Amino acid sequence: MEQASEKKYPLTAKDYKLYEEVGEGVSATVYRALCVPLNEIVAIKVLDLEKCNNDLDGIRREVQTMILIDHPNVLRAHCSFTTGHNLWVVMPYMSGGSCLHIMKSAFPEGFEEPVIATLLREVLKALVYLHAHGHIHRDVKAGNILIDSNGAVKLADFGVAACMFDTGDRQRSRNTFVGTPCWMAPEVMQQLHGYDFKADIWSFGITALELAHGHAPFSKYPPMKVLLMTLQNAPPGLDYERDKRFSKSFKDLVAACLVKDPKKRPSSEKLLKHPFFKHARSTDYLARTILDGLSPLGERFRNLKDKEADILLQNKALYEDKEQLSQQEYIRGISAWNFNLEDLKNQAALIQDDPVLSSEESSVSEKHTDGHDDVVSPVDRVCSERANHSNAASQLEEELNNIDDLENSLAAFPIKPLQALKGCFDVCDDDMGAGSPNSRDSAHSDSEQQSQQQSLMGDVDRESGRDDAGDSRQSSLSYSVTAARKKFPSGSLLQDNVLSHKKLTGDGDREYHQPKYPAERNYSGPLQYRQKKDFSNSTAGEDPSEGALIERRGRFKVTSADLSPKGPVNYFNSIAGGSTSPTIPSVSAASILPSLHCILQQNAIQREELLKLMKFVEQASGNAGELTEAGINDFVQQMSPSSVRERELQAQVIQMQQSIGSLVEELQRLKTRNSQLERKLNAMLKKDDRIPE
Ligand SMILES: Nc1ncnc2c1ncn2[C@@H]1O[C@H](COP(=O)(O)OP(=O)(O)OP(=O)(O)O)[C@@H](O)[C@H]1O
Repeated sequence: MEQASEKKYPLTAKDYKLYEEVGEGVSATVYRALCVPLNEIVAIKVLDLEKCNNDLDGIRREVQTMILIDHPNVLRAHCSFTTGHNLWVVMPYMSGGSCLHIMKSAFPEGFEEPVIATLLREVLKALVYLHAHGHIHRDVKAGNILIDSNGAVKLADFGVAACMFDTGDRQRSRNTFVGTPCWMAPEVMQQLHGYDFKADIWSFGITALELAHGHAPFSKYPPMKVLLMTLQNAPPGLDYERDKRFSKSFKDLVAACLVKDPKKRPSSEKLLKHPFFKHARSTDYLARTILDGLSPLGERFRNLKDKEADILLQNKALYEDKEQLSQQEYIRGISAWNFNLEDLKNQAALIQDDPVLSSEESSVSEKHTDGHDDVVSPVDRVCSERANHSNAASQLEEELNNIDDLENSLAAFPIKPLQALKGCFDVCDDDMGAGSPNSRDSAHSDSEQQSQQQSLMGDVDRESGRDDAGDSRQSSLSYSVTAARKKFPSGSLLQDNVLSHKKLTGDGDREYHQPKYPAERNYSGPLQYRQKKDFSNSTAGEDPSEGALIERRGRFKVTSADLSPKGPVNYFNSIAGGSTSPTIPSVSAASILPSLHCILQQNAIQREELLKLMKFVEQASGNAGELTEAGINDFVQQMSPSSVRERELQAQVIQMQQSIGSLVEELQRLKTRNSQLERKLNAMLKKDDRIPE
C-alpha cells in the first residue's frame, strides 16, 4: 500500500514476525516485530478497524500524512497495509519506549530538569515542524514521546492517532467515553470557536508538568471533573515554593504555555527560544540518564500490565463504570482524545451543581496550581492513583447521589405547591391561580430549576470567553447554582407552608395554618364560640363533604368538617351549659289552644266520671253528706299533681273563651250600631232629595 523510505518494506503480514507486545492504545496494540526480508527490528502498530469508527479512506489519509512527514523528532511510518480487519502500521522500533512508561518504571517522581529540558526541546522541534506544515498534533503527552536506544526523541501518534480523535460531527456522534482529557486545552474542550496549533502548546505545558511530577495535573480525577477543573480553575503550574528543585525559567515556560487564552500562548517557534532550553543537553545524555539500567521494553510493559491486572482484580467493582475505565486507560498510558465531549460536559454541568464540590475543587485547584500532587513509588503511584481514584469515585458517587437527591427533590416537588397544600389545608381554587404571588414564585422556581440545570451547560460553554479568571469564574458558576438552590425554598410555599407544621401550629398568629388533622384539638373556648357564631353563616354552594365554612383567612378556610370532633357536637351544649335535654322552642298560644282544649275536655270527662263514682260510693256507704263538691276538688288535687296545671290551663281557656265571647258581643254591638248609622244616613239622604233647589 504505502511506502515511506527508500528501503522497501514489505506490504504483507507474512513478511513480518510479531514478537512481544510493547504498547497498547485505545484501538491499537504495538508489537516489537522483525521485518524478515530486511532483517530489521521494527514496531508494528496493529489497529483494529472494527474498533475504529472511521472510514478506511480517513485512516488512509492519516497514514499518508504520517508517511510524508519527514523530521527526526516525528515518528514516521515506514509503511502500512491492511490484513483482515486490521491495519498494520510499520514504524521504527523505539526501544526505550514512551516517557510515560519510563517514568512509571523508574522515575515516578518525574525527571530532573536537564532531562526534561532535553526531552521538551526535542518535542518542541517536532511541533515547530508540524505547525510549520499546517499540522496540529493534538495528542502531545509523555505517552507519545518515544525514545530509542540512543536517546533520540520522537513524537509519536501523529496521523494514525487522528482516527481516535475525530473532530466535529464525527466526534460528537461517537459514544465512546475513554481516557482522560488532562492534556486537552480549554478551547478544545469548549469547541466553540475551534482551535489551532496553540492547543498543542497547552498540551506541551501539561506534558512539561507531567515530566516534572511523574503524572499530569488532575490525572487522578475522572474525565468530567478534569474537564470542569480545566475550564473553571486557574491553570495548573509549577509552584515557586514547593517545586524548588526546578528553575524559574522552567516555571516561566510552563506558565507561558498554560494560559487559557490561546492567543496569549507563544508559538512553538517562539517557545523554542525560551531560556529554559539552555538547560537542555544532548540526546545521548538521555540514554545515559534515563535508559541506563532499564529492562527491555517488552518486559517493562508486561510488568506494568501485570501490576495493573492485579489491581484491577482487587478493584474489579471499581472499574465497572466508564470513569474508572478512563483512569485505567490513563494508567496504561493510553491517549484520551476520543471521549464524548457532550457527555463530559453534561456530567460536568451536573457536578458543578454541588457547592461542596466547588470548595473542594478550589482546594484541588490550589494544590495543582502549586504543582504538588502525591509523589510515590511506581507501584505505590499506581496504587495511590487507584486509591485516590477510589476516593474520587466515591466522591463522584456522592456528588451524583446528591444530584440524584436534588433530582428526586425536584420530582417530588409539586408543580403547583398549593395543590400539595390542599392535602393539608382546604385551599380555595382561586388561590391556585397565577394571582398568587407565591404560586408564581414557585412556578418560576420550578422552571428556573430546569433552566438552571440546562443553562449550566451554557455556563460551562460561556467559560470559554473568559481568561485566567478561574476564581471569578468558579464563583460565578457557584453563584448561579447556589442562587438556584436558594430560590427553591424561598420561591415556593413548600418550606413555609408544608414542611413547617410544627412551627405553624404553635404560632397563634398563624392559626389558619392548622393542619387538617392536628394531633390535638381544642374544642373549648374561642373555637367553639367561633363555630357557634358562624354556624348559621354557612356559605351556600360549599362542598357538603368538606363541611360548612367556619372561617376564611386569606387563601385558607376552616370548615366545620375540620373542626368537628369525632362525635357530633351538640349545638345546644354551649348554650345550655352542657345539658343534653332539648329545649322547647317558643310557640304561639294560638297554635296550642286546640290541644289544650282537648285536654280540658278530657279532664272534664274524667272529673265527671270521678264525681259519678264518688256519688255511687257515698250512696253505698250512707255518708253522702260528708262529701261536698269542694271536698271533691281537694281530693282531686291531692290525687293528681298535674291537676294544678290543668286548672290553670282550664282557667286560661275559660278566660279566653270569655274574651272571645266578649269580643263577639262587641262585634255584634258594633254591627248593630253600624246598621243604625247606615239607616240614619239613608234617611237623611232621602230627605235631602226631596228638598227643592
Ligand atoms: N514505534 C514504537 N516503538 C516502541 N513503542 C511504541 C512505538 N509506538 C508506540 N509504542 C508504544 O505503544 C504505546 C501505544 O502506542 P500509540 O500511542 O501509538 O497507540 P494509540 O492507540 O494511539 O494509543 P494512545 O491512544 O495512547 O495514543 C505507546 O504509548 C508506546 O509506549
